[in-house]
Amino acid sequence: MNQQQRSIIAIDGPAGAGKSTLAARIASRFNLLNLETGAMYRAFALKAIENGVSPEDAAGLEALAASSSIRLEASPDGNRVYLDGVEVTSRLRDNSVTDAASKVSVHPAIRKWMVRLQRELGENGRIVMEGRDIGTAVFPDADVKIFLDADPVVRSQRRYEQIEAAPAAPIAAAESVLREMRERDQRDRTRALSPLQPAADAVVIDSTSLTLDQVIARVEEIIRERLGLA
Ligand SMILES: Nc1ncnc2c1ncn2[C@@H]1O[C@H](COP(=O)(O)OP(=O)(O)O)[C@@H](O)[C@H]1O
Ligand SMILES: Nc1ccn([C@@H]2O[C@H](COP(=O)(O)OP(=O)(O)O)[C@@H](O)[C@H]2O)c(=O)n1
Repeated sequence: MNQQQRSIIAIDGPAGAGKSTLAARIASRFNLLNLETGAMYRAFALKAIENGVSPEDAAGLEALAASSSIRLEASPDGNRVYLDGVEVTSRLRDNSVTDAASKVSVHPAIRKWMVRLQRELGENGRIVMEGRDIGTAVFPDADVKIFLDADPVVRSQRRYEQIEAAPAAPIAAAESVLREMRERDQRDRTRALSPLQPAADAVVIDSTSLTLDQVIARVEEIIRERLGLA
């Protein structure tokens, strides 16, 4: 691949489909910058929690956004996330943050602000950007668009196992992981601005019965074809 060429790979899909894992592997394979947009919504949700702003309070959130700075920095073990200059990476997967991120991301003003930030981050780069609306709203002209999906029960089982495997794993019940994931899916799919759906020109991959390695191989092949690699 030409090192100077702008290359944008968009990976979208619902929670637990495998987007982050796929994006990290693709970024490392093709030497691209990996940008996780969910981490940005999570950082803003953390700020709302810390400032006592309800995730339902659209005007309060908009005012908070105006005085917030969110920055992603790539590192070998994933993105480091800075909120107002302070690293908050290790706090972003708390259950309260997960729930609030899903709620704050419904508001159109917050989405417009995030989309602007995400475009600035990726505009001239060689990037993999992963989220819910990258191919439809952030970079509708992305070079490759992947929409990664899977059955909700399988996605929630994957998320449950991921939580269990984490060091200092919080106590989680499989049923509550499934219930919360369904609620977040519903919010993602029914919000007014950029509801979760594949872009018309996205390649949709259902990973329900594919291994991670099969998904990665398929996406590598698509990238090689589209970007002219042998
Ligand atoms: N095709 C797959 N088969 C089995 N497990 C998978 C597959 N894809 C991802 N996983 C696992 O599922 C979990 C959730 O994946 P993740 O990449 O965090 O999803 P997302 O970013 O879409 O929320 C991770 O533990 C990951 O290793
Ligand atoms: N581009 C994006 C990325 C995330 N989000 C929201 O931000 C929340 C956190 O995203 P995430 O990708 O970190 O969540 P998981 O899929 O990893 O559980 C999700 O519940 C989405 O609703 C969004 O609205 N748009």
